[in-house]
Formats: sequence, C-alpha cells, structure tokens
Amino acid sequence: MGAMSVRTQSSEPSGEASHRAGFACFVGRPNAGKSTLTNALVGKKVAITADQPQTTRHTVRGIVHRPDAQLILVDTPGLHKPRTLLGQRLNDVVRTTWAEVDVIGFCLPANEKLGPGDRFIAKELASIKKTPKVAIVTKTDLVDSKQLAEQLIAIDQLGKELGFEWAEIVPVSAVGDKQVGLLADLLVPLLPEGPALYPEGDLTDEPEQVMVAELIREAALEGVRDELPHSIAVVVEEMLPREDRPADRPLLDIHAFVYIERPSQKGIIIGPKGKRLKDVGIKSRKQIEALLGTPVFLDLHVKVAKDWQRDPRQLRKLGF
Ligand SMILES: Nc1nc2c(ncn2[C@@H]2O[C@H](COP(=O)(O)OP(=O)(O)OP(=O)(O)O)[C@@H](O)[C@H]2O)c(=O)[nH]1
Repeated sequence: MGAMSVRTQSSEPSGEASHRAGFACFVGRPNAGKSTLTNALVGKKVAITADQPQTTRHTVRGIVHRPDAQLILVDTPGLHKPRTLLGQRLNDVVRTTWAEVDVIGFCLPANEKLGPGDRFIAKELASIKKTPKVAIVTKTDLVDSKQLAEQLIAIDQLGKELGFEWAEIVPVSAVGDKQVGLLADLLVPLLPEGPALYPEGDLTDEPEQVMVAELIREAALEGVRDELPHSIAVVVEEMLPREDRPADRPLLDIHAFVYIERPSQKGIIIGPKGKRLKDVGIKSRKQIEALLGTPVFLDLHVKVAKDWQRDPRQLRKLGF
C-alpha cells in the first residue's frame, strides 16, 4: 500500500458514490397529501410488515429503490390521526418513534393557510431535536406562484418561531408529478450511509391479496394498537371483478375477514354502531384503490378465531 491520504472533510470525493439507506416518515394533518406523495414516490410497491427487519417497529408504507440509496417510508403510530393527537397530549411512544426515523417530512398543503393543527405538529417536531425536518409544501398545482411564495415564507417563519431550521423546504405536486424526484434527491443525503435494508424483489413480488390484507390490517390496527397489539389477522377471501359492469366503469369486489382472538375485542374493532369498522373500510378501500388502480367494493367481516396465534392450523389458514 502506498501513501494514502485520508479525507477528514465531509465532502465526498466526486464520482465515488456511497450508498445510503434509512427511514423517513411523512407527518401532517389529515388530507395534507401524505399518502398521495408516498404513492408518487414509490409507485405501487407496498411492503409487507411481516418481512420487516428488526431495525424498525414502524409500518413500511413503501420503499424508494435507487442505485445510490434506499429510502424507506414508514408510518408512525398515531400520526394518521392528528385529531386524537390534538385532543390529547402526544404520548411518549409517538415521540420516540419520530425520533427513530432518519428524517421527518412535514407535509403542508400549498393551498391552505397554516392552521392550529400544523402548529401543533410543528411544535412537537421542534422537540425532536436530532432528526432533520424537511418541510414539504404539497399540492402546488393548486396555487399560483405568489401564493406558493407566501406559503414558503410562512413555513420558514414557523421554523424560526419554534427555534429550528428546516433541513429543506420543498414544494411538490404529487398529482402533477412536479419535483417529486427532487424531493427524493433532497431526502437521500439526510440518510445514513449503509447498504440496502430490504431486498428489492421482496416488495414487488407479493401477491395482491396479501398486500390488500395488509392494508386492511393496518387500518384496523390504527388507534387501537395498544389494546390489540398483535391480535388482528386479515384474510382476503375473494377478489372478483363485478359482473355486468361496462368496461369503463369496472368495480372490484373484495371480501375480507378481520380475525380477532377474543369476542371481547369485537367491540373495539367495530366501534359504537359499527362506526369504527366503517371508517376502517373507507380508509383501506381508498388505499386499495390507489394500489390496484381500480374502484373497489370492500366487504369486511369481523370473526373470532380463538387463540389463533397459538394454533398452528388456524395460523396456516390465516396465511402465516
Ligand atoms: N391537486 C392535488 N391534490 C392532491 C395532491 N396530493 C394529494 N392531493 C389530494 O388531497 C387529498 C388528500 O390526499 P391524501 O394523500 O389522502 O392525504 P393524507 O395526508 O394521506 O390524508 P390522511 O390519510 O387523512 O392523513 C386527496 O383528495 C388527494 O387527491 C396534489 O399534489 N395535487
């Protein structure tokens, strides 16, 4: 070995690309455009939580595979329901999970003035000191450049008020496919160096029924994770195109069972007057439609599969 100089400066030698891999989560109040942006970034690839490496407890929503990086987009518990977060103090679990990702993307719609909901989340973000925070101005296709400029200034100001700097402020339009690639380019350098954490094939090869079941399971668990930690399994019994539909108005019928362990859990899943189950249906249907690109009729039933986690025969039936 000849004389080798070691660079101590942070700038990397050009041309010698290092690989990065890490986790990002998108936060923001409902309707901010988080799901649409996730889909725009990752396409239709959906990860199956059962295959998650031990490095995260979060639900993987999608993965951006690039030659130079793997960006794993995760959901953190509670973040999908800021209404409950606003109603009660953020609990430590949420703070911890936010602190565990490598970068947080805070989604703020370009066409809506910053509101109390945004401020509440921003204030919580401010307390997560170490994690870089990227402000993502979504839905830029809905505003003109003046309105966009005002929003960018307001967001910059919000960070200053709360005593932190945004790592980046990025305007995007997921629907118009504007700057979505740039967003990925800006997130990647904020990830730690390291090899890919997920093999690429694993994510795309999953049969659609498994992905659909996983989307339903996630929606069913949302908000009740503490009460029903591992007691939910979802089985998609049938996915069939509705007959007698004109070609331009297809409908996919999906029949699925949500299995719980004990009759006492039924009420938690179904909710008062069936409201919760209905919400679970609506939410997962939206995601399934985005995933499969077709309108869906989703029929959900809750069933008790006693002690299914301990019974190998039941487990097999449930696809474990
Ligand atoms: N015009 C336009 N509409 C968008 C864009 N991104 C999202 N939307 C719309 O905004 C609405 C909310 O988008 P979602 O992606 O579901 O928002 P979300 O933050 O995931 O919402 P929750 O699941 O309620 O937290 C949907 O009707 C989207 O179609 C965009 O770039 N441009």
